[in-house]
Amino acid sequence: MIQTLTIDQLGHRGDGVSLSQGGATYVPFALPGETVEAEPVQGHPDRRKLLRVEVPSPDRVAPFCPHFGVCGGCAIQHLRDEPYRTWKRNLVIETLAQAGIDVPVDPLIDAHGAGRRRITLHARRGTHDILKVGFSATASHDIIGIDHCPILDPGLNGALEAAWALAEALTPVGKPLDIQVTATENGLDIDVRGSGPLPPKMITSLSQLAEKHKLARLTRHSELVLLRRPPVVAIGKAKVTLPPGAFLQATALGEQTLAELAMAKLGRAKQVADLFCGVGPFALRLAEKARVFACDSDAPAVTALQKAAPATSGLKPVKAEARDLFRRPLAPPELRDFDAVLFDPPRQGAQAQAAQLAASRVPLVIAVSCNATTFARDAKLLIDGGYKLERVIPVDQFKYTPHVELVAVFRK
Ligand SMILES: C[S@@+](CC[C@H](N)C(=O)[O-])C[C@H]1O[C@@H](n2cnc3c(N)ncnc32)[C@H](O)[C@@H]1O
Repeated sequence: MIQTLTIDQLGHRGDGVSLSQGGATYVPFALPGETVEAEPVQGHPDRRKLLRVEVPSPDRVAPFCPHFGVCGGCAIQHLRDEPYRTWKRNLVIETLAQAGIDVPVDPLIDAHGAGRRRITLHARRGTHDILKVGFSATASHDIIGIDHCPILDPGLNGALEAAWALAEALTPVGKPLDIQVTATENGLDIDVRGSGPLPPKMITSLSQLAEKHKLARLTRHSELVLLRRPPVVAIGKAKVTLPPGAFLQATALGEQTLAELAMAKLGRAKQVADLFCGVGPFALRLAEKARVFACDSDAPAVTALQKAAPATSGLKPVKAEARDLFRRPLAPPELRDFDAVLFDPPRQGAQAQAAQLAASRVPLVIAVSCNATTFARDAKLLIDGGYKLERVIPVDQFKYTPHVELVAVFRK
């Protein structure tokens, strides 16, 4: 049954929310103030599919991507920039308020820059054996085949063509693939996952494709297929050769913005711990001023950092350790000598490490987070341990999505 709904607010995922039915009804791609026609979605009693915007919002703009609305990569291209920025900042404010945390939240910093430099594409053969390579569809596991994505860094030029060619070669094996592509200084670095064991003939075909598409490197489940040139990224003054599938902040400007904010807050700290350090976007910049101890559970990332630091002139010593900080967080005696600690965990947050920090005497803690909910949980641990949360700065590197990063400053 088609319904007419008025939209009251924008939800946490960028969906329009109508409160007119007694509870919340979610209408993706509708905006506050709009009157829309929508129909039920099978299996989702609180969702509706937008059919027609009867009375549009003055804040509605035309999406710039032809795949928008079908491809699940972006949730919100149809809103003017200013209300978009307010909505995104409010995501942080509301999450902190719900957790009972009262703190000044700065204006949102736009860190989209030249665009995404790292993507994971999915590939599968569907009905009638038709191959699709692209991102997952909105709210489903279907794949939306794409040949162009306007939010990518120019360093990813050729990524989609290469992914289609690799998928074309591999999908006769019959399994869905994840194809992670990273832009590096020496070209595209691609890691393919999901293909299972491959016959030697297939490995030869993949090498030929890597040559043809001038990839820097092609790996399969992190195992080398072909290395043409080392996949190197610049981090501050350092050059880091990425391990296959390594974590990297989504945009170059995002990484630089988060690192510069952290550096500015760290001030004159001389001994700094960088926890959840990855390949070292913070450690390698911090080492220009301070002695750094860095930790991450990803051993190849730690090795990459260990190689890059001494090869960079002018850096103070960086000591790095592969360590699981969920199971074995740094305890107060290990934290004793640091003037400051920075932590930048995955989406699950850093609960165990935050509990140990709360019991420590480290005078300055900088948290970088990609998940406001787990950040709020960890922040409460620090606050209950005597830290004052001074400021939260939201950073938007996943533009057009509901994801938001933040940098937070705690002092004891
Ligand atoms: C959001 S990334 C940040 C990495 C790095 N700071 C950066 O900006 O590129 C989170 C990091 O946490 C690491 N990680 C995930 N689980 C971990 C654990 N249990 N212990 C230590 N590190 C972990 C990942 O390997 C990843 O490098």
